[in-house]
Amino acid sequence: MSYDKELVAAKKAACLAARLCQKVQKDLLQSDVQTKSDKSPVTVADYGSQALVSFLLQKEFPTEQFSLVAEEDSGDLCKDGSQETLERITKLVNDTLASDGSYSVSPLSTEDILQAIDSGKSEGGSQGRHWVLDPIDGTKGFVRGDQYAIALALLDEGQLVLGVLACPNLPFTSISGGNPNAFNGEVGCLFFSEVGQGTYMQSLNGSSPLKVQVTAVENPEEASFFESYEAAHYMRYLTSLISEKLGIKAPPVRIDSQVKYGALSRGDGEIYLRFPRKGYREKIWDHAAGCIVVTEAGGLVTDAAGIPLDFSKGKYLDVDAGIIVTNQKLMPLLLKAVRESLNEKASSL
Ligand SMILES: Nc1ncnc2c1ncn2[C@@H]1O[C@H](COP(=O)(O)O)[C@@H](OP(=O)(O)O)[C@H]1O
Ligand SMILES: [Mg+2]
Ligand SMILES: [Mg+2]
Ligand SMILES: [Mg+2]
Repeated sequence: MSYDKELVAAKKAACLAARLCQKVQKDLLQSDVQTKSDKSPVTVADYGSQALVSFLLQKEFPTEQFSLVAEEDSGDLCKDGSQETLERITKLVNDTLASDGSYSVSPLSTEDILQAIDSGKSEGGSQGRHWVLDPIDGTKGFVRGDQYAIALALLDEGQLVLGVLACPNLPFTSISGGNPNAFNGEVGCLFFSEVGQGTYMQSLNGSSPLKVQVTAVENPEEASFFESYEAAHYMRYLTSLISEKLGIKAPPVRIDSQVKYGALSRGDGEIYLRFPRKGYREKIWDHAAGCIVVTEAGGLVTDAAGIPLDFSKGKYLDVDAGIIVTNQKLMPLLLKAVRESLNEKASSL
């Protein structure tokens, strides 16, 4: 089955959402950041991006039943004192739609925006089609002025069938050995994949797509690895133990968001380690687009036990201990290092 039409729509929606986010990041003010009840920051751009993507997908596929599993909801925007923020989001979405010009729609109202955001409340699952959206992945990176991604994927009967990752601050050329946040050249990449068709990257400004591949590095001593920028998101002693066991020489490359998956898919590094603290439950929108982008580029994404991620169980991923990503050659060695490190950790407790 072809998902070409869906892919075109997903790319368009992610590009426009990236445009909205870039505008907000440019003139980001402290007052643009709200705190959600789970204490993660949410900016007008998270809501704006979600509203825009949700609205555009519904407009592109008006006759299909629409199901979207997305990170944000309008709860906090409906509280007293949020009217100004809601109006700001509404204007941002309308300005972005108008700047594109290909959608002749009358301006959306604040009600339309709330509705578009809340169309993302689906629970997903193993039947039918579900869009999966993280409107800004890496909100903390976004607020800092660093890396973030707009991550959109499609599940069909529980399988990932397409993924799009817009990475507005990722340099177009390789970041291997450098700091992705301090770069002078062109930035802004769009990764996209359709099941069975490979992964491609183009610039967010619309250059022609290039096919990308994970690296063929077999020797861990020549490998480098990615992990979160935010120390609170993972157990650093565990990732350094794993990399030590593997004999990795290069220091870790710390970047926010699913940009890590994009960078790995084009060969900027070989390994991504994600070991959250105990009790943290991974959500599908934090991995869906990144997972298909890496898999279609020839890589593997599994949990710490080597089992592929299952996106069909609703909005959570039930993973064993952590998520690991690498090329096919390195996976057996990585799994061994992970197993040994987890055993050592368990016996030291
Ligand atoms: N304590 C925690 N442990 C692991 N992940 C966490 C976390 N708190 C938040 N996250 C998730 O980590 C994501 C960012 O990943 P990374 O660490 O790779 O930058 C966040 O996505 P959002 O920014 O979309 O909320 C959020 O879902
Ligand atoms: Mg969040
Ligand atoms: Mg996220
Ligand atoms: Mg997010």
